[in-house]
Amino acid sequence: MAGPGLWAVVAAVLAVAIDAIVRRAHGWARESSLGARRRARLPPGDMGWPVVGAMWAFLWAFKSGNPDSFIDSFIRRFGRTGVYRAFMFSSPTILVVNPDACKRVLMDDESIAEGWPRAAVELIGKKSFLTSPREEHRRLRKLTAAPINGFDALSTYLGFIDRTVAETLRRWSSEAAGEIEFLTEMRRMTFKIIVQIFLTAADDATMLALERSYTDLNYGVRAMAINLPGFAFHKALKARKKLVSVLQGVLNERRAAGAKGHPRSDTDMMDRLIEAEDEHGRRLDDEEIIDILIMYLNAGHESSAHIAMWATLFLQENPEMFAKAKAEQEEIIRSIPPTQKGISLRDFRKMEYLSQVIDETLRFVNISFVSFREATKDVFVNGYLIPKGWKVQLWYRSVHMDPEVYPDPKKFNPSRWEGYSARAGTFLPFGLGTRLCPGNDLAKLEISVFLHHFLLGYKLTRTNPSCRIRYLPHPRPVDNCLAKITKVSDEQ
Ligand code: HEM
Repeated sequence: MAGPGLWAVVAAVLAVAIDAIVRRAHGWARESSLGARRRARLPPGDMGWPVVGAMWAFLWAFKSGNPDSFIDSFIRRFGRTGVYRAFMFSSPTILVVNPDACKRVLMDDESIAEGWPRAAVELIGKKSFLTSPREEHRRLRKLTAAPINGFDALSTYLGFIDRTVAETLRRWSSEAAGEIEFLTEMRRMTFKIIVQIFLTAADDATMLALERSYTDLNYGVRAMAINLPGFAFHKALKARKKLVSVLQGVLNERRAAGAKGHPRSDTDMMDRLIEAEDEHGRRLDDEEIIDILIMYLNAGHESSAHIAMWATLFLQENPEMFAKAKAEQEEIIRSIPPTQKGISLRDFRKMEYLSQVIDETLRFVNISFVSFREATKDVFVNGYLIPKGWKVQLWYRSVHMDPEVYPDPKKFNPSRWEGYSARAGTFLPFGLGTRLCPGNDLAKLEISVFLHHFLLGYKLTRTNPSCRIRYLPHPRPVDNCLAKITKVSDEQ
């Protein structure tokens, strides 16, 4: 009679055999239509099991606190080819993980279009930039990016950002505030700024309701599109409904005021979108305007808040960096002529070390760790085929954590940016090409203004300094950085 040991061996062999058969069958089902010649040119990798593909490995890596282990496992198994194939978010997908390959894909608008997963498209909106055709994207981008970027636009917003930051820090450090969730509060602050730019003033209750809905929305954006109670996507769809209804209310008021001939004195982004006409005189409908606003209000506060929080933490945890950054701020304050009122955009451009701290935070934290595209034609990258119709994921995180690009990548080291200008494709916190983040300068300005005030007058004491980090949807301490903000000196 066979003992339990033998049965265990038989079961293990069977499991391995079944696993191999299922993987092969799934690979065949997904790839056979390419034909033998094209299949032979695919990058290394496999389709894994049906339905889940590489999703379990991806989620496991991110949820177990070692996000880099996901792409590392491809490099270990298949070598440093820079591109791999996998099955993710229900689609055959090419993972692009090194600088040259990322640059090649990001600059090729002829063969590569955007290709966000279904969850993101449904939540951010089918009429936002996420799916708009190339020409429409170019037109709407031009219309919406100009008013938030460039010297003149940023100068207009600087005063409001500066006042908001100064007032917020005073409030956080008051006796009454006590301990705060630093990240949650930071999100509220960056949200207030982006709402001001896009919708002018909204009352506090509207703002709070909108911001809360965004938190739920974001959990769904990078999740699987499973619309069942208990799943992130289900909750996120409800949040989107709320956002649509609030924005529709504001839009109705604007249209009604316009119809009565009451033009508004301050033009904001909503007014601009209402007025916009294409070359055939066509205007945007409500759905388009709302989807564009949902996208901008989301993109415009979430990442900036996380980066501002992490930069503050890194500075606070590294006293020598803090001292160096503070000395630079004091020097700049001393150099401001007495006739100048407040700090100017030119002063921010002089903050070299602070800029290095922010760049290193962007590299190290990888708030947008991956971006999504789709091949519209067969295209070759690093000598491998990306077949037409396949999804493409650009792994910005892997580029920033590549030891061949950034020596000792897991060390937070702002000085690595001193006198260094990154080769194209090696620094992608804001992406590259036609989809480059249109809010990059605004984000850096907001973060700089915050750090400027913080360095000059405050300190942060965390309640749980070694709190665990959660990496999805964005890296953050699980306690949302519970902390006390204390005023240590009057700003100069
Ligand atoms: C630290 C802050 C920020 C980071 C790290 C960041 C990162 C990014 C990245 C990586 C992309 C490109 C995604 C791709 O490759 O497809 C992007 C796109 C975008 N970002 Fe940002 N962003 C930040 C702040 C902002 C702000 C403040 C705004 C708005 C004012 C904004 C609005 C957008 C929009 C609308 C897009 C889509 C652009 C398009 O598809 O044409 N972002 N962002």
